[in-house]
Amino acid sequence: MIHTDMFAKLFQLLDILKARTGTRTRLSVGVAAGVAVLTVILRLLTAKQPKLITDYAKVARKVDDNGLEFDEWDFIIVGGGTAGCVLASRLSEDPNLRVLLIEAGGSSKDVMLSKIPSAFGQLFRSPVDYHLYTEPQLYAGNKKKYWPRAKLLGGCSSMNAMVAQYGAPSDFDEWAEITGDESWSWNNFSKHVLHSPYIRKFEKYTPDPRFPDVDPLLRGADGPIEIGYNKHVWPGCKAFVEASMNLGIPFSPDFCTTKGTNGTNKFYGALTPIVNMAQIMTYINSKSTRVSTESAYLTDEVLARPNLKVVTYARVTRITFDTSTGVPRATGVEFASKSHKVGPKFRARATKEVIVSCGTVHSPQILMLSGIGPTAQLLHHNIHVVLDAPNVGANLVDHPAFNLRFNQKFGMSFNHLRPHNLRTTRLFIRDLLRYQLFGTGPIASNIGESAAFFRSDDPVLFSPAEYNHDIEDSSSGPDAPDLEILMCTAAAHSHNIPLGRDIDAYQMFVILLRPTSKGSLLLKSSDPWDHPLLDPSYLETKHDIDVLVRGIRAAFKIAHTAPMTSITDVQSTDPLLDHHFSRLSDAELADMVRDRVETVYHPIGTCSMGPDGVVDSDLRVKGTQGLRVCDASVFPKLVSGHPTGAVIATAEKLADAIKAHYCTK
Ligand SMILES: Cc1cc2nc3c(=O)[nH]c(=O)nc-3n(C[C@H](O)[C@H](O)[C@H](O)COP(=O)(O)OP(=O)(O)OC[C@H]3O[C@@H](n4cnc5c(N)ncnc54)[C@H](O)[C@@H]3O)c2cc1C
Repeated sequence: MIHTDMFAKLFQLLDILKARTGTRTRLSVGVAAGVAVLTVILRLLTAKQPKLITDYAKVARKVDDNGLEFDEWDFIIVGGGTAGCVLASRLSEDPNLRVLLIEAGGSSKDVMLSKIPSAFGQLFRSPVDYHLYTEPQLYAGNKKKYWPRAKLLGGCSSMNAMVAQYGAPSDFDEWAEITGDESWSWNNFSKHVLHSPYIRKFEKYTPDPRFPDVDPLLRGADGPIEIGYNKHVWPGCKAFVEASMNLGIPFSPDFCTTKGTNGTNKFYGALTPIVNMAQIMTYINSKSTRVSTESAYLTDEVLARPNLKVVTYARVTRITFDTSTGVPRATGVEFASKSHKVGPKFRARATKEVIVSCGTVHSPQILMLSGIGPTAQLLHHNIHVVLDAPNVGANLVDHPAFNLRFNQKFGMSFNHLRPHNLRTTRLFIRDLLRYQLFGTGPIASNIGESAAFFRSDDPVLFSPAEYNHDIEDSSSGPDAPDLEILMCTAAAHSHNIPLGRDIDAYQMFVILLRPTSKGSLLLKSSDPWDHPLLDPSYLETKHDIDVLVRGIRAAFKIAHTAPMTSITDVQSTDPLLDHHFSRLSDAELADMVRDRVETVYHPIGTCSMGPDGVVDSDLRVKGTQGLRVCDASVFPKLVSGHPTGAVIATAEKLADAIKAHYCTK
């Protein structure tokens, strides 16, 4: 066995070599490549294993250990995903609260592809993905749609596209109206540090000289989640922002302030001529690696707390209840190793609360498996009914998206990140080196580098003379968008499936931010290892088709407006691409949308807050005691943007409320 000192020395040597590579430009590519590969291998070999528990007997008792004994915790958090890691970290700040976090997957810190911004698509259909499919979508070509969901600490924050934009202020005002609880309004939930700082509380924004128009005072500075700009800028993304502005979409220096989200971002060429940037903010650190809620909130220091235990590779199979008083009270959970479907089960007791944070897909599943759900459905699966909760699994809403693909002129897309010949392999190695040594280059990109948010009734984009039929306004307010176009550095058939080796294309994701179609989630069986049945009912309403068609028209215009005209190969007739879309009627485009619509990965709502919802505005499961849900499933409505920020802020808010309630210090 090699001594760890030896590793340390090798690292020192590599660092010296790396420093030299930085100054001596003629260092041979072969040596540098070797250094990079060796660094990666050694980092993996010597990565400190965090203090995660897989010997479950250390925190719980076997269910069949004859007795009624349990290991006791104040709080058991089920699901160490985006919200779960925040809760575990914040609650265990109080040394008097004993916290157990149980996660079905392992640490994302061991998964190299999770850390690299451009590599998130490589995690799709991998062992760290639940690999879900929807039911056939009746209004979308009757196709099953693939839904990636991460089985990792940090959950989907360890696998997502890292876009740090949180939705429009009026989205949260709408939550406050639905719940009748002003604490969810933008001013109270998200605003400036001096007020109620749940969004600003988690942020650590370091001002970036490339983006002088971002006001750091409007962003959080001391939170655990680093946000900032990727070091790479693809010229097409810069051109996209300029073209959007030329079309009349106003420039916005920062999508995440009280001023709202409408506009296009981030480009300083027109405003500050010295700097040319075209990027959105992401969850990224100074080393160009992903910031997940695991990396930010479950640091070694946090994991060393004696009052926090984190169990991995363990799937919670049900919540246990005491029903003796008439109101079911959550008493703990049962869980099993992910690979031991028929193996031993363990049981842990929660003296204060069980908090379910398994995400939009698995939180309602766990509630139903535990007897909390629509009675008829539970009885159908022979599950003992603890509480009739008809809305568990209802209100499943997702952002549908259409990827519009164009050939680009200069062979400068990210196609080479999937090397398939000598040329692309050479480029790939070059970029691997740039990333490994300097944190720059295409590998440091999150692929969706710039964006435009706008409304489908914007008269500048859609002149009333040309677009003369009204579409229902589903936005959360007059200043909120219902469409987003995310400009991507490479095109795909769908998700991570490439279009074709020799196609050098880019794509614009046209995202319907405020769908009116609503679906549901049902249990497939009483087996916790079975995936539930997912039906987001994509495109059920005419509204959703109409808005997406308008979005496609806008994207097409951007692609054909200067300076995008210097990037888009307008002559292309490749049948795999969409250059012919201008010749299609609205009805033909609608057929295209039905055929090709996909998720942009933002399902919410299956345990929603609100009068008709599953949880109250304190996230307590109605009709129970000691049981809450905290994750994207509690959103009563979709934010008109990207949900991770709202999930993290929701967990921050709940942690504060719980600590105040049980105040033990
Ligand atoms: C590919 C992709 C790209 C995305 N891109 C963006 C983006 O760029 N920006 C953005 O803001 N949002 C993005 N999102 C959405 C965002 O990441 C999610 O909305 C958010 O992370 C959801 O957080 P959550 O806490 O609700 O659930 P999750 O983060 O999914 O956490 C749920 C956790 O529960 C665990 N779990 C489930 N069942 C059990 C069980 N029975 N026992 C124990 N543990 C269990 C899971 O393993 C998981 O770790 C993206 C999502 C995906 C998948």
